Amino acid sequence: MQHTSAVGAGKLRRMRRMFGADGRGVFVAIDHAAYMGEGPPLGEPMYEIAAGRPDAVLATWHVARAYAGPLAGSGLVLRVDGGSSELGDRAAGDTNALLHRPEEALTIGADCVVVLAFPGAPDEDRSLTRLARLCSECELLGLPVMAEMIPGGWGQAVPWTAENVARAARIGAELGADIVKTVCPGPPEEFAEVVRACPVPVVALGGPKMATEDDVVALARGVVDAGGAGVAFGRNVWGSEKPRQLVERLREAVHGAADADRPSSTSPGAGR
Ligand SMILES: O=C[C@H](O)COP(=O)(O)O
Repeated sequence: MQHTSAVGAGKLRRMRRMFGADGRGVFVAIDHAAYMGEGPPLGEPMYEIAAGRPDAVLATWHVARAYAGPLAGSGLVLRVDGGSSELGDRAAGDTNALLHRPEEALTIGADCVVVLAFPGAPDEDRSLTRLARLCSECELLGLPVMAEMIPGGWGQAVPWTAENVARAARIGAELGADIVKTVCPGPPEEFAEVVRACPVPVVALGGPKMATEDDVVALARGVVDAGGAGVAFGRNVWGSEKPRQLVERLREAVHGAADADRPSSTSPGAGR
């Protein structure tokens, strides 16, 4: 029998909780309000998202705690960086800090932690160092890390070509990330170059709201067809009038029809 270390087993279990047996995942990002705009409405929309049974959610501390019941059927990727908001000067560069320690993330039941990193930005050393430090701390706890790799920062100081996104993804993996979340550089076929360059699962972020929900689903399908491990969409999901149905459609696009037909196991709990 082959033995795995305890932390190795911990990582494996947590990865499986997020990605399932086919190695793919539908992640819904509901972590915006702490740092980016108004963010997802609280209350009923959260229950709606949960009812769609995303494989995992990206959440802030508040959302993870207040909606622990409804979201218990989905993996939890806790946003652990921040400390700057749109009310301040976000254009100043990387003003993020580490808000929650890995041990604290474990207490709230996180399966993974996520931080942003900006390779190619003038102050890239800050976010890359933060990512690497976090990865080595989490390694000791068996807690996976998701690196959100944004080449050049949100202002695209480095153009988001397939080559640059691929290099950013590779950098995230080299620094120890277990999952990379990054932009889809152009048509979804180009995501294949990113996947080829990156030795860990890569999921595509969604960005601003698209014209139709068919476009959102088509992007998800294109990303997995290109070898991506799935999607981490935020505004396009919680900005939908019917987030539950959209999550179900995304699950079908990412995992196939058999998964989408599975009966819901999510039961409502506390949270507001
Ligand atoms: O975690 C938050 C995301 O980076 C933003 O998600 P979104 O671009 O799909 O709204």
